[in-house]
Amino acid sequence: MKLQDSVIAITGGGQGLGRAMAEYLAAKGARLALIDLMQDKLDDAVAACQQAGGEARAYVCNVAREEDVEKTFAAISADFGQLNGLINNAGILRDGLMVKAKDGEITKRMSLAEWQAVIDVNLTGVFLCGREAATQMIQNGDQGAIINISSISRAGNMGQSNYSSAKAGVAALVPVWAKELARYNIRVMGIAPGFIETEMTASMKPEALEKMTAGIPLKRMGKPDDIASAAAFIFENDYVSGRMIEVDGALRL
Ligand SMILES: NC(=O)C1=CN([C@@H]2O[C@H](COP(=O)(O)OP(=O)(O)OC[C@H]3O[C@@H](n4cnc5c(N)ncnc54)[C@H](O)[C@@H]3O)[C@@H](O)[C@H]2O)C=CC1
Ligand SMILES: CC(C)c1ccc(C(=O)O)c(O)c1O
Repeated sequence: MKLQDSVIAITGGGQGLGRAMAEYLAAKGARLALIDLMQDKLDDAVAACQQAGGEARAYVCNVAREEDVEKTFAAISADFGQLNGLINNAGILRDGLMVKAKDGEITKRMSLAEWQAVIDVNLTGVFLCGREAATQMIQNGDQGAIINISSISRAGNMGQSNYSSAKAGVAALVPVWAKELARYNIRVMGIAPGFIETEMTASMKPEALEKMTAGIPLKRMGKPDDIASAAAFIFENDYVSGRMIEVDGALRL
């Protein structure tokens, strides 16, 4: 698939990796539909895509709400007249041990609300956006690709019962959807990033960053463009489908 003039929706496109991928793809001529919770973040991201030479529109939508997602993807299809891609990127963290004890006394437990919030956004949100994107693509007769952003945490990371479960779930959806959607000329891939430089990591103490980086075989954190170039490769290579690409500097949890 050529990126030039392709219409690609990105959830969580207002900041971080979502915005970085949007700017990267905009520079290659893609037309972006950016989905996020806050209008102001989206406005900045749209302006950055335009600055990069591409076209972009903003859609305020909570990916965990079925009605929002249905309306948003119908609007994207109507506004652009086509849909060729989706990056399921929106995600949240609510880390904590499932059960923590000191001297035999339980001191903390992951609440059902912490579990459910992450499952709702990181897993149900991916299902809803994938379903609605595929629906629009099939109805329009558009070929394209869906990319689920997972994480190396999908292998099981301490303190991330909720997050690891959701990220394993979105990775499991990749071969399922690849098999189901191949007949419509829609490919499905996943990317599992390792530690990537974002606003969050930029605010970490240098000692903590050094410790984190020391454990990565390539001895550096990933850059947002390392993820964006993997997404561009997936869109442009018409014979990749049903697989995960690990972009983690060889770090395995
Ligand atoms: N930053 C990293 O090192 C890594 C990130 N990832 C994954 O990459 C993705 C992006 O991560 P970052 O850019 O670091 O996160 P971030 O927190 O900087 O950005 C996430 C974006 O998603 C949006 N969002 C959150 N909940 C939403 C909802 N219900 N509906 C619509 N939008 C919503 C937020 O408003 C935000 O703009 C996430 O799925 C994350 O799990 C995976 C591995 C490593
Ligand atoms: C533990 C993994 C690599 C990780 C680290 C940081 C974030 C983040 O800041 O959003 C993640 O989403 C992760 O999956």
